[in-house]
Amino acid sequence: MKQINGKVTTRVNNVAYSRLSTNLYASMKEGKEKAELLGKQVLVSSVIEINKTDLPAFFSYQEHRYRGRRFFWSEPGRVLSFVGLGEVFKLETNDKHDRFKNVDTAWKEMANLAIVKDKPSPYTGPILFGGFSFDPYHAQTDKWSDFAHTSFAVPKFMITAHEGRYFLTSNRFVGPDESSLEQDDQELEQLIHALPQLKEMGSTEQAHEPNAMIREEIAPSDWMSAVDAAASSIRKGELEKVVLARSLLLLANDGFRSEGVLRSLLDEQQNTYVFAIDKPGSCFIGATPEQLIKRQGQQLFTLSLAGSIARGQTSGEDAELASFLKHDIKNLHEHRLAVDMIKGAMQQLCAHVEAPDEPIIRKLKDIQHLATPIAGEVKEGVSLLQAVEALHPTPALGGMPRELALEAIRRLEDMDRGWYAAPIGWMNVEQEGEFVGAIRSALLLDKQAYLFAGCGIVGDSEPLSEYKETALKFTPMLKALQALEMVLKN
Ligand SMILES: C=C(O[C@@H]1C=C(C(=O)O)C=C[C@H]1O)C(=O)O
Repeated sequence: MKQINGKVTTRVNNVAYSRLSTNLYASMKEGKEKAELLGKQVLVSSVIEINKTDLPAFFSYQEHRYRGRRFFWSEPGRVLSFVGLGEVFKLETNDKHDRFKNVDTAWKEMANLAIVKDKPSPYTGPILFGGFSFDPYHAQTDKWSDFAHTSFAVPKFMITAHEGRYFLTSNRFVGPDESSLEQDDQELEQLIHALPQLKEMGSTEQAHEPNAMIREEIAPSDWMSAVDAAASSIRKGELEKVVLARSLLLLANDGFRSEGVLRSLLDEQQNTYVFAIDKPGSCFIGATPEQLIKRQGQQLFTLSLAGSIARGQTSGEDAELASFLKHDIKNLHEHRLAVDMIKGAMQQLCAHVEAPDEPIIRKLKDIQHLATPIAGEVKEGVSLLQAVEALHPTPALGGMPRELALEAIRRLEDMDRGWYAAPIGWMNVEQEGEFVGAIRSALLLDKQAYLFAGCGIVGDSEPLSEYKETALKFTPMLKALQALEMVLKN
């Protein structure tokens, strides 16, 4: 019986491989003609539907081969997920000027020429995935050296999981002088045959072997002094709000394993975007609730998130905390600053903007926030990356006014945020896509993990309670890295 099943699976895989490679070959032939005509490279792509597969295990598939060229993305509720392996195209620069516009122009040009066969959904075919650093004017430190200020890529292979269906996209670049168009692709064939076995390979993956040490990057008293300085400058009227962050360094005996961390975040942090951006020597990973902007058709969606409190131990206590948050003047003020700025930016980008008058409560596993969803119909000619540029950083992650807050962060924070709190996301050839602010995140460098957390400072912020709030915001990543117990013991 087992053998018959094996044969059936092999036959199904052979059929899948042959359909995908035939389509890819046809796209490549068409791409070569187009490339010859235009004198430039053309992106070609082919897609098939596949059986359900294990996404974190796919992320780890042939790690030695794809390490440093992988991404993972999963929306809240897990309705849409992407996992990409390899790179057929890369956009990477430390150029500070027009960084959003340059990516926008390059991707539009590439997407317009792309040839995609049998595209069953807008979430398949070539997808550009990546992001920007938080502040390109901040000097880069060693730990972030893998992450350029702008870095995007189109993967060679990508699985899309959307509403319970799974698709495999295979992308290639074809130039005018492409000499041989190989129809046989061993890498693709191997991958298709490996898909059904992926679950067993990955399911025992742990985040890392327990036993780790923790170190605060900035002494608590220094961080609290910075909060104090920020609050007093706000009271003097120099600015309205600034988000100050700090970082924790975890040192483990064995290397941190991104697949295990992803599994844990996917299980535990339902209401968040789970992401991983893998580079040769490091992996930036997290579970963020912070939607920056989504474009679907002509609609733009964003969520203003600012104002935080813990979850309760019981449902009664949880509701009491939520009710406190909804009426707390300091938190409402922090939230209002973010909503006003985001609404203003959305009104520039959209024809009609809708937002409720009162915030709702967004409950996450370990924390709850004040949240205001804002949506609008995008004006003709406005792109997703123009919206990212207009919004980043919002007062929820930077402050208000923006430039003064950025200066205060550079002066007071004493760390390199790198890609923490920065815009990361994806775009398809239809120019739809989504960007989030990469908070609740960690940078994994083999046996080291740098975790980041920040909070909005206003005039009446108290340093100790802000310190505790950042501690709460470290919780999801500490759990995923199996280090929470250790921190609590400290
Ligand atoms: C900056 C962070 O979170 C942001 C700050 C919040 C606040 O100050 O209340 C709430 C949600 C996020 O917008 C973080 O988690 O690192």
